[in-house]
Amino acid sequence: MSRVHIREQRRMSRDMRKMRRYMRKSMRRRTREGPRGIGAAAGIFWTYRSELAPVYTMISLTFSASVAHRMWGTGAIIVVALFCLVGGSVAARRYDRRNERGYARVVLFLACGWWAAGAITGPGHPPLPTILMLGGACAAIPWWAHRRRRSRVRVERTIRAWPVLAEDAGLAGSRVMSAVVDAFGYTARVALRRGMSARTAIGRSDEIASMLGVRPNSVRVTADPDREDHVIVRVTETDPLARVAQWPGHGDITPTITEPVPLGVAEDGTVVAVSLLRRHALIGGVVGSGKSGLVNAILASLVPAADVDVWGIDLKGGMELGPWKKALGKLATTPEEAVLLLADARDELTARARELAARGERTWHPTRTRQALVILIDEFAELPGEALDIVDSIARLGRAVAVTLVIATQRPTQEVMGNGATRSQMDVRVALRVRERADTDLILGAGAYRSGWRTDGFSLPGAFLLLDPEHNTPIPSRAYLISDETVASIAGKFVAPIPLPPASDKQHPEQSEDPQEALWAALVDAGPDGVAVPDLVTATGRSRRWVYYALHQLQDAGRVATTDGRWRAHE
Ligand SMILES: Nc1ncnc2c1ncn2[C@@H]1O[C@H](COP(=O)(O)OP(=O)(O)OP(=O)(O)O)[C@@H](O)[C@H]1O
Repeated sequence: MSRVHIREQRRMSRDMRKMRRYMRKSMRRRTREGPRGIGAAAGIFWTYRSELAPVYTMISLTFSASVAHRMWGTGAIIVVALFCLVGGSVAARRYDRRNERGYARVVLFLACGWWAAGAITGPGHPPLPTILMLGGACAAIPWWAHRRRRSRVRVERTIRAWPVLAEDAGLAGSRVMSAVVDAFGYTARVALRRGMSARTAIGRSDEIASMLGVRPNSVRVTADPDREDHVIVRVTETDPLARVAQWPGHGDITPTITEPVPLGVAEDGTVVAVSLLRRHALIGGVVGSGKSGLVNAILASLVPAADVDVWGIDLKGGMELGPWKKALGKLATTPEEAVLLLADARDELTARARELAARGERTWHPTRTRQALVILIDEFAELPGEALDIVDSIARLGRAVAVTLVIATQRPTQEVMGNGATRSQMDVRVALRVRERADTDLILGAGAYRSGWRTDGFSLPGAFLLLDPEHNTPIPSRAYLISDETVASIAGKFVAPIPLPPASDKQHPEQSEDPQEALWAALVDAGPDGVAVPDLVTATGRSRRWVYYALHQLQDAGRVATTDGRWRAHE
């Protein structure tokens, strides 16, 4: 939890304590001799203290200036005013937003100035009363209009009314323990009546939304991992996911499979990222829910990573993965090609397992020369039966050798997933919009819907819930949207390297179409003097970037060396 949240939570808890104390006192006062009218008026002044704060400030300034005018000399007044100015200005640092800090400091400066003038000349001395009224009104407008303040006040009142309202939602006896307000809504920890289970409260989220008078589907209730009689209630007042999350690009980060892949933005504004190294992923959602968009977000991060080779199966005839073709190690667009690709993946897996055994190692650690392999399968349901057995064995054995499956499908039923253990091997689950409640359980696992993992209410494409070892609470998020131009630009920039020629191959083919072979031949022909990159560009017919990429691959494999900008093949 951020420092801002902690501070906000402390402030809310403090206000709630004060409110309870005040209510107890006022109850006691009412039951004793105190006149009812005064108690009621005090209650109103307390309830609307936030809205009336500018008025209270003006009254306190006038009163304290009048007392100081009678009791203190000019020197003491100026010292006190300066002291308040400096102290208040330091205290204003606690506001995390620049405009809030600025507002607090301007108001403080004006208030201290007015107070010092009022204390020296007397607060009733013209034109001080007029200045106070006009200045107070101007300073009050931003205060009254401030969205975060209004939202905090609304939450406080909701919390105060909770014990009464909760009865209508079938949660009688529950109370709010703490609440945190953020830019999009608030999160409250609610203690349930003894004997009531978290599951009962989770099932009442629609009733709570009705009780609070908020939008449908804007209340999410989840279990508190520490206590069965507590739940976390999240109320989203403005939907942060309504805006399309544009893909932010790679920034300064060098993509690698060893780091989590950013998928999109969560409702609290944080980036949602998922680790795909040694983990298989299942993405599910109805037609148009944004499965392919999510696959694009994954590809945009994996394709530029030097330590991973990405293969794709797109049984929509290449409609979705076609634009990535150049950047993919292999792409299958028909059921027959898919079976061949999966068979190659299984051979690769077996070869890696043998290599690990020969080295006496248990885990494949991806590098530029020993890459991880990620196989993306869009429209998994279209795979032919013979492919399912191979998928099953890759799902079971792929982790240790860094061969990962990312599967996208509409409904991952047992029939679609085959009779093997493929679904149970999926460590990362991403649920997009589903039509029926039971489909959430199909994607995320049995019991997910009853535990608050609900995506049947999602209406926007790309909205998802992520369940993996690092994400165990249902936080609605929206996938990054990647434009076709961005896909084309990434795929064009990070062309998949052509497999290296075997180590023994030193023959210069007479007429080679293969640029990798032409590169190797040019390096071998150059002998010990080596060859410059422009000559290699001519020999291969490829770009300078491609030549450098291929040369660095060969260098990593110990097959070439460079001196003074000239490259030569090792004997
Ligand atoms: N993250 C997103 N943000 C905004 N719009 C999106 C997002 N993802 C997808 N969309 C939009 O939703 C539409 C459908 O998306 P997409 O093709 O990814 O869905 P799908 O689940 O793969 O559908 P199908 O099952 O037909 O393949 C697209 O036109 C796209 O513009």
